[in-house]
Amino acid sequence: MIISFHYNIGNQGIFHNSIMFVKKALFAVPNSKSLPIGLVARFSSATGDIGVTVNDKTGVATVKLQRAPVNSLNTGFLKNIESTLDSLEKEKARGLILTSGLPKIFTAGLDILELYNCTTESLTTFWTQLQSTWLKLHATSFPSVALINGHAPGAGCQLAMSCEYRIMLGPKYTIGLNETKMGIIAPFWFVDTMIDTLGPRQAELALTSGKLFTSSEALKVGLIDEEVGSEEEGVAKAEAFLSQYATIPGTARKLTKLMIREKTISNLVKNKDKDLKNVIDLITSAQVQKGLGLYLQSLKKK
Ligand SMILES: CCCCC/C=C\C/C=C\CC/C=C/CC(=O)SCCNC(=O)CCNC(=O)[C@H](O)C(C)(C)COP(=O)(O)OP(=O)(O)OC[C@H]1O[C@@H](n2cnc3c(N)ncnc32)[C@H](O)[C@@H]1OP(=O)(O)O
Repeated sequence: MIISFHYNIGNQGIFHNSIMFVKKALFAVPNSKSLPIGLVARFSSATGDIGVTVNDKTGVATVKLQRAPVNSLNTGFLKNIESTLDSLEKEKARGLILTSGLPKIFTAGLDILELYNCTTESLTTFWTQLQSTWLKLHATSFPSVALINGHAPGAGCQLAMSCEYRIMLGPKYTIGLNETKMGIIAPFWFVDTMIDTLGPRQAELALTSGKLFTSSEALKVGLIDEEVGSEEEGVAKAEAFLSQYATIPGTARKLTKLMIREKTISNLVKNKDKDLKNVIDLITSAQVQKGLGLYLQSLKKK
């Protein structure tokens, strides 16, 4: 039995409400004992750009990014992702599957419209939100899987690398930090995350060339953990990965994860202002603005 309804993700507890709703629904249905175990409740954000499905049996939340046309990350969308993560923490989710509800695109990375023709003020708001959302995702208490069911350039790759396990749908899509191709530089915490994922040698090769890897190339260098042929297979693999944690004490798991990620996390926490200054200096320069304008035009001309 699947129960679907819309709900505003905000400060209210989505799990509590889902479970209350599911319980009410159960009691409303005659012969409820014969219902299959593992009810599923669905929610979407107020703006509809994020869909959340919670499996009531496993406690695993599937978060679908669905900001058409390409899931580009602007301030509002990043804020909604952060609120969703906050709700999942509050309600003690047992796992996260981060994926896309759009065809062909996991996320197109940062919304270039937030960088092009921006003011120092708007860029500050945007970048501060990006830092904050990333820190939440990188340090979740619950285990996380990115189910990369479409292209994942730039910050799309960064979001995926921050999950603990990456499963990518092959063979058509690409993933990578492509900043140098656009004439810009990946921020140090993107670089740190890529080094953590690939090791320094492969990270240097990937970052300097702005390489976008196919799924099979990504598998070879360790940018993804598994390549699948269908979304169904991806979901099954993601659930299997998360299910191994059902018997591992949560605090031990979380502290171990944080110990391993601590250096990268604290590098950003300690240097947030410096990072912001770097971004403002680079992005507002006339040369980079010109490059971003041409890049946007090339995307629109296609
Ligand atoms: C000295 C020390 C210095 C230290 C340096 C410090 C700081 C560095 C500062 C800043 C770092 C900035 C980091 C950026 C990371 C990023 O994420 S940059 C973005 C990377 N993403 C991309 O390059 C993706 C570009 N898009 C595509 O390749 C394709 O669109 C796609 C995703 C593969 C999808 O292709 P498809 O054919 O399906 O769709 P379209 O191309 O037709 O696109 C549809 C529509 O969407 C628009 N669009 C696409 N991507 C973006 C985007 N990222 N932002 C905004 N808009 C986007 C596209 O223009 C189309 O628009 P329409 O024509 O108006 O419909």
